[in-house]
Amino acid sequence: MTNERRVLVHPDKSTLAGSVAARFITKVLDLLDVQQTVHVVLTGGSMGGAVLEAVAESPARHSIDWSRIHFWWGDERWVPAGDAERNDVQSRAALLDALELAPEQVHPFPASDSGLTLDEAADAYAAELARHGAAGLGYPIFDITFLGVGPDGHIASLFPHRSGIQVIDRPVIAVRESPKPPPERLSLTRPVLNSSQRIWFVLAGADKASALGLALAGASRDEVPVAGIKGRRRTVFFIDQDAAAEVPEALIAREY
Ligand SMILES: O=C(O)[C@H](O)[C@@H](O)[C@H](O)[C@H](O)COP(=O)(O)O
Repeated sequence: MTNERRVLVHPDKSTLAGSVAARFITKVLDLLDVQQTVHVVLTGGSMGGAVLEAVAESPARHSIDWSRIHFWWGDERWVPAGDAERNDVQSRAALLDALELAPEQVHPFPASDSGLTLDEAADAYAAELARHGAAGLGYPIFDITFLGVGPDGHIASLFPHRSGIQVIDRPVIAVRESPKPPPERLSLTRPVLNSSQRIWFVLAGADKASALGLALAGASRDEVPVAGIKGRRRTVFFIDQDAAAEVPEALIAREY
């Protein structure tokens, strides 16, 4: 198995969502054969939700013992609990509500009406990660980490030319004055994301083509944060044709 980045191109968004959902179900089943618990990091954004909806619609999802899966998020918008802007609310509506999960399996970031300040919320999520931490680490080993990519190359809430992508001394940061609304957010940091066994980027649309092309051509993580993210075993970019416009042809594998 190589740890090279792979780019898998699909004809359109709906084929992309369906294909990633099918791979996710297969991978989770494989993992559950060899380990007791699977930790998954979910993402906000349009394709993150589309993949979860496709999982929900797949009959194959009934073959998974969901009681052995833990769900985390890569970032969260600092808005009240239940707000439709929250990534966890979107993920629950798309899939989690259909799975009858125990509360201990679902690890949302604190909400802005939790009584915590933004900094306290970052610390609280770090403590939650530590409660489930792998030996010697302050966080679990994530088996599959989904990430969307913004048109500026941001991932989670780590934005270009901001300090967040450089932070390596904490697992979680408070983000203020985010270029993408809402301005206040919480985000996992690069070392935590990069400790994931598999990073699965899912992105679609022509507005993502330039950032993706830059990242794969060797731009810096400061310029395009996605360039700084790599899983331990696998890093796959699941993309549509439109997002592939500036990817070097040699890196592309077509899924059709
Ligand atoms: O809170 C958020 O907004 C996200 O977590 C963010 O990192 C998102 O994944 C990308 O911006 C891609 O979003 P789209 O897929 O909607 O373009």
